[in-house]
Amino acid sequence: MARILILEDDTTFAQLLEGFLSKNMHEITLVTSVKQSFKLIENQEFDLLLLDYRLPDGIGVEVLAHSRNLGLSIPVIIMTSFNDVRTAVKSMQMGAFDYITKPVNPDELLMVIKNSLTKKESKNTEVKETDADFIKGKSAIADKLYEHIDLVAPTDMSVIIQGESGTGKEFAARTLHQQSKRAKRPFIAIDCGSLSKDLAASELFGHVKGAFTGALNDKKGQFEVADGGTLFLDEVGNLSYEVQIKLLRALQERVIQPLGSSKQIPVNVRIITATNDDLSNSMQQGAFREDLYHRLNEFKIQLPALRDRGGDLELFINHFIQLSNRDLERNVKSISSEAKSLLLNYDWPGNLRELSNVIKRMVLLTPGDVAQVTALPDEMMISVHQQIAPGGTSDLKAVNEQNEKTLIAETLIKVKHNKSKAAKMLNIDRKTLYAKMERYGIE
Ligand SMILES: Nc1ncnc2c1ncn2[C@@H]1O[C@H](COP(=O)(O)OP(=O)(O)OP(=O)(O)O)[C@@H](O)[C@H]1O
Repeated sequence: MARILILEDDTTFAQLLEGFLSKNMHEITLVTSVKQSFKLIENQEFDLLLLDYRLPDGIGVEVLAHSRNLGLSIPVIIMTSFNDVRTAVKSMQMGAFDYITKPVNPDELLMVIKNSLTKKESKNTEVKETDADFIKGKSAIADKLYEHIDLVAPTDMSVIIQGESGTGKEFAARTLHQQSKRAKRPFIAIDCGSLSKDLAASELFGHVKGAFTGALNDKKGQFEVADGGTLFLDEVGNLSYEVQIKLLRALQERVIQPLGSSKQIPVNVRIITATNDDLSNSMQQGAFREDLYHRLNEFKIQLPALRDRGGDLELFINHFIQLSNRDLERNVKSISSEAKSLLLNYDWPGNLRELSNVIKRMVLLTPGDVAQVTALPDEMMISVHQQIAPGGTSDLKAVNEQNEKTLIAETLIKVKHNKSKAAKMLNIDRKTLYAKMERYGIE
């Protein structure tokens, strides 16, 4: 059982969620505004925040940011319409655990909740390396990537891994560790995006009892825990200036000093960092220290976006189908050509993470052995058609049909699939709407 705060302004949907999750033994608190959520997380304890993305008085991500400022590391799941996926992807950079697209599929929701609660338990502890869930890809760009990884892994150089959200930066960091001389020592991953300023220093360097309000016991810092091994700092650009100074000192002098202590503890740690944005820009703007940047950037690895990986996309699709079949006890053997074309033409702003989520959902919604396009989010189709349409063809009829299809699909989403409302908005009668939906294969 988990204590879950749900922030959702659509009260009917919120009550549905509440009923469903209560039945699954969770304790639910419902709120409809960002302001109310602020108050609640300041005064009550929750195990999970389930936040709608768009709200009348703000966006769910503000609650995520507020929880981090309060020093809380509760997992956060953002609920979003597919049109907002790009923005939801950004919320992952701010420390959201995951996002789920509406309309929410109940089994998918339970799966994401379960994952986020178990991840919380194992957060920042030594990660068990399991290779079976990962593949490398066979494109030229993947070959180059692994050539670089193989080259730098055995050295003790500090590495910056740069890449869009969800491109597999943590996996790359773990591979570097596994191929290094430190492989038998700990690999510790720290998500700097989810740590407040105060927490970050104590998490990295530890503290002694009484060092600050709330420091009830001595706590070992992760530098000490990772001694002899590798420390992976994800979203390193989020560290405050003061913590950056402490980090630089730890790297230069190879000693750390827990908060509130005068003791110097020697440490031997290899640092791998990851960032979504170009740290050299943050450096030029003064948000990231130049000396630290150069100390961290002894070698840079650029992770390619999924859309740039050519034939790897298909390999990853098949790989994630196999994993989802195993995890969800399904038996999907192939995908219809329409579904495949959609998967191959979409631009995947959330990269491997988004692909893995979309495939998991597709497999979940496929009881038989062939996955159909109906198991993919409607909005993915809209997004692909919007990409392809401009300037793609000079066939006026095809363009008109495409526009009509997109408009119908978008309107249906807007009115939550209420056909009467959609027909009214489109200024056609219901019968015509049904006929067009059938013609265009819109569910
Ligand atoms: N080579 C791979 N093979 C299979 N799955 C992968 C691979 N690399 C990453 N993934 C999957 O993609 C998802 C995102 O990976 P990861 O967390 O490493 O990305 P990231 O770039 O660190 O993300 P973020 O920028 O949000 O921190 C995870 O679910 C991971 O399991």
